[in-house]
Amino acid sequence: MATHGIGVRSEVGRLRTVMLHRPGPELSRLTPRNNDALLFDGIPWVERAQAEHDGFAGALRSRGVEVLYLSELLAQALALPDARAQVIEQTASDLRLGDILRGWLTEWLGALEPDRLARVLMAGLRNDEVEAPGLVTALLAAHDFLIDPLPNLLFTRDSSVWVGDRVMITSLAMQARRRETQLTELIYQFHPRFTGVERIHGWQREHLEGGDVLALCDGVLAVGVGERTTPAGAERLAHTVFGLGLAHTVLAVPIDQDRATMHLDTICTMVDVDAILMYPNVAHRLSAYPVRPGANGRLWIGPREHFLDVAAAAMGIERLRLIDTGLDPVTAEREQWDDGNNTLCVAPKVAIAYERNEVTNARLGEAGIEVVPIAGSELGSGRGGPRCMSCPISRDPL
Ligand SMILES: NC(=O)NCCC[C@H](N)C(=O)O
Repeated sequence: MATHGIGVRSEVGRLRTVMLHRPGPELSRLTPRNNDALLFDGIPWVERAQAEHDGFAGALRSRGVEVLYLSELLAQALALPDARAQVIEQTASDLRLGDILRGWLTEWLGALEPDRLARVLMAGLRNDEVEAPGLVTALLAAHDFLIDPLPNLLFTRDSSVWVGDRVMITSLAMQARRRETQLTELIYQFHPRFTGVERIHGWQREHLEGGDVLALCDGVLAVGVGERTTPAGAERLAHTVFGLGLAHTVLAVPIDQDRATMHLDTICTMVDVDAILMYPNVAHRLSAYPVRPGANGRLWIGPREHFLDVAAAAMGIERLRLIDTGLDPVTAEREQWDDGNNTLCVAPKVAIAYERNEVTNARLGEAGIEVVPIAGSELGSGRGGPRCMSCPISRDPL
């Protein structure tokens, strides 16, 4: 595909193309024993989660958005021998396997059709699903995984992020998610749709997750620094985007190191060119360090100031309007937990949001934002809303 029109320079420009992942068999791997390690707060009802996700995709399509599915892009990319060889080598390199199992798995995976290979890479592989030789498989329990499942693929936001017309492959902080970027990297590297797109690397060590990166406007990125993105990840981001001329300011935003606020987009999302929806319990204290290119390739780092002020100054607007989500701190806390602040704009003033967050959505309506409600009772058990579940690939410039 020609790369014309591809790329993302804001949170709110009309959304043209987005990558989603319809949850599949990887969700059926969740049990009460592994759900914490796999970063889910419960055991989702898979069919209902799929129906809810279809509702999300339907809402996007009804607004003229092209929906690409990660699983389809992956299977299509895996038709190429080089792509297969790369991902099989990466998957088999897991030190827990040992040489005998590694050799066996390499051959076994190599014989799978692209669709089936994609499915195994996403859903993982249990010891009792194959008859693999060696001491390792003998000692492992029947239900242990030889290849871990990736239930958080649902949250396509985190494993890659577009900055302008380039795509960054991120570096996920949690063990349960690390392998996701092997799959997103493979898609962007091999799928013909992305031929010619420049990939940004350099995240192999410093953690940076897409949910922490907000494009406040063309040239201004905010990056949350907390449970997932490290200070070094934020520094690397700033150096990289300045070096490539993709931004003139990065706002480094310290956030609490909590599960409830794992990413910046769990506490705030843009809903208009000059409006941001924000969890009121943090709104008064959210601050940021403005970072700009400095002399001799160094970074200029300004004083820490209130987020809304420093963001408006960087964006060159008088005021960044705050829409907060309820005066009652308990209601606000409940709805923040259920991803009330995690909205996805399909255009300025038009945001997809979980229907269950009624107070938050009413606030948005009062502020002139059209809310496109979607169901998310099962999807939400992974702790992520419409923004987390989407990776915009193309938005119109503002
Ligand atoms: N951007 C986001 O906030 N993504 C949500 C990720 C949820 C996932 N269960 C995780 O813990 O990483």
